Amino acid sequence: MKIAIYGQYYQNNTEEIVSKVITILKKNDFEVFIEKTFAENLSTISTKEYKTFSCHEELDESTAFLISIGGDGTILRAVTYIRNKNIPIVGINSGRLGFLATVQIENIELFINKMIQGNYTISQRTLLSLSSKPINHDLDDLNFALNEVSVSRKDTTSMITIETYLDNEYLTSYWADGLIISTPTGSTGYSLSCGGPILTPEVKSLVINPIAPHNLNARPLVIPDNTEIKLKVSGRENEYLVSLDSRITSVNNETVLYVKKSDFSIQLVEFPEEGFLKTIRKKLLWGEDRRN
Ligand SMILES: NC(=O)c1ccc[n+]([C@@H]2O[C@H](COP(=O)([O-])OP(=O)(O)OC[C@H]3O[C@@H](n4cnc5c(N)ncnc54)[C@H](O)[C@@H]3O)[C@@H](O)[C@H]2O)c1
Ligand SMILES: Nc1ncnc2c1ncn2[C@@H]1O[C@H](COP(=O)(O)OP(=O)(O)OP(=O)(O)O)[C@@H](O)[C@H]1O
Repeated sequence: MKIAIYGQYYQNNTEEIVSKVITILKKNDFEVFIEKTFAENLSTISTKEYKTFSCHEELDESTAFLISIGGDGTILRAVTYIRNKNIPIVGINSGRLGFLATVQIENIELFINKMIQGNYTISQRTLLSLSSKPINHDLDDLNFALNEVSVSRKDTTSMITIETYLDNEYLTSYWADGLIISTPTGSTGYSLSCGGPILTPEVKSLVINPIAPHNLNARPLVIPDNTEIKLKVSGRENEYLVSLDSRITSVNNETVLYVKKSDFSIQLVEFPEEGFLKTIRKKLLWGEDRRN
C-alpha cells in the first residue's frame, strides 16, 4: 500500500519526526512517497530510497493516506496536492495550534498504528470553489478552499463595498474591510476571529461573515451549502484581494466572483481520542470558565 508524506518546512525536529513515521511504515511494508522538496531537505533520508512526488499529477490516486507534518497551514497546502483524489489526510502537529493537525508529536507511534489498524473515522470536509467573470487565469488552477474564500481591500485603508447575491437574489451590500465565506472547517479559522459561529465539521452550511463592517446590523449569516454566492466589489482602488485559504491574488473591480461548494470533498482522518469536540475544548478553550 502507498503512503505519501508531505511537509512544507524543514525545522530542527523534522528529521526525527519523519524517521519515526517511516520506521513504522516500513515495518508494515508500506511503499513510502515523499514530496520532493521536503525529501531533498532531509539529510538522513536518501531520496533514492523513496519515490517522490512534486505536484498533484504525480500523487497517485491509489495512495492510502497522506501524512502531513507541520501545522494547519501545511494541511491547507497538502489539499492542493490531493484535490479530488479522495486520499485521507493524517495531520501530525509539529506546529503551534494544530487545530486540523491533531496527532501530537509524542503520540506519533500510537496514532500511526491506529491508522494502519483502521481505528479511525473519516471526517468529510466541504470545500469551496471559485470562478469569475471575466475568467481570471490566476484563479484557474487552485480555485478551491478548505477554510474560506475571502475578499478584502487592497492598497487602501478605505473600506470596500461588496454587493452580495445568494442564488442570484440580492442579499445586501456590505461596507467593510472585506467578506469571508467560510466552510464548516474554516469556521474555526479567520471567520471565528471576525465573530463568526463555529460549525461542527459535518454541518451542510456556509458562513458569510463581513470583516470589520462599519455597521451595527451586519452579522454573520449561515446559509445552506448548496447556495451560489455572487460578489461584486467596488471601492476607491481599482483592485481588491481574493484569498483561498493561504493563497491570495489581486483582481480588478470589474471581476465578478462566484463561490459555491466544490464537487469534491477532503477526508480528514479523525481518531476517537482526538475528535472535534475535544479539539475545540483543548485548543480553543471552548466554554472554559475559571470559576468552575
Ligand atoms: N485573523 C485571523 O484569524 C486570520 C487572518 C488570516 C488568515 N487566517 C486563517 O489562516 C488560514 C491560513 O493559514 P496560514 O498558515 O497560511 O496562516 P497563519 O500562519 O497566519 O496561521 C493562521 C492560524 O490559523 C490557524 N488555522 C488555520 N486554519 C484553521 C482552522 N480551520 N481552524 C482553526 N484554526 C485554523 C492556524 O493554526 C494558525 O495558527 C486561513 O485559511 C485563515 O482561516 C486567520
Ligand atoms: N516539517 C516540519 N517539521 C517540524 N516542524 C514544522 C514542520 N512544518 C512546520 N513546523 C512548525 O510548525 C509551524 C507552523 O507550521 P504551519 O505553517 O504548517 O502551520 P500554521 O498555519 O502556522 O498553523 P499552526 O498554528 O497549527 O502551527 C512552523 O513555524 C514550525 O514551527
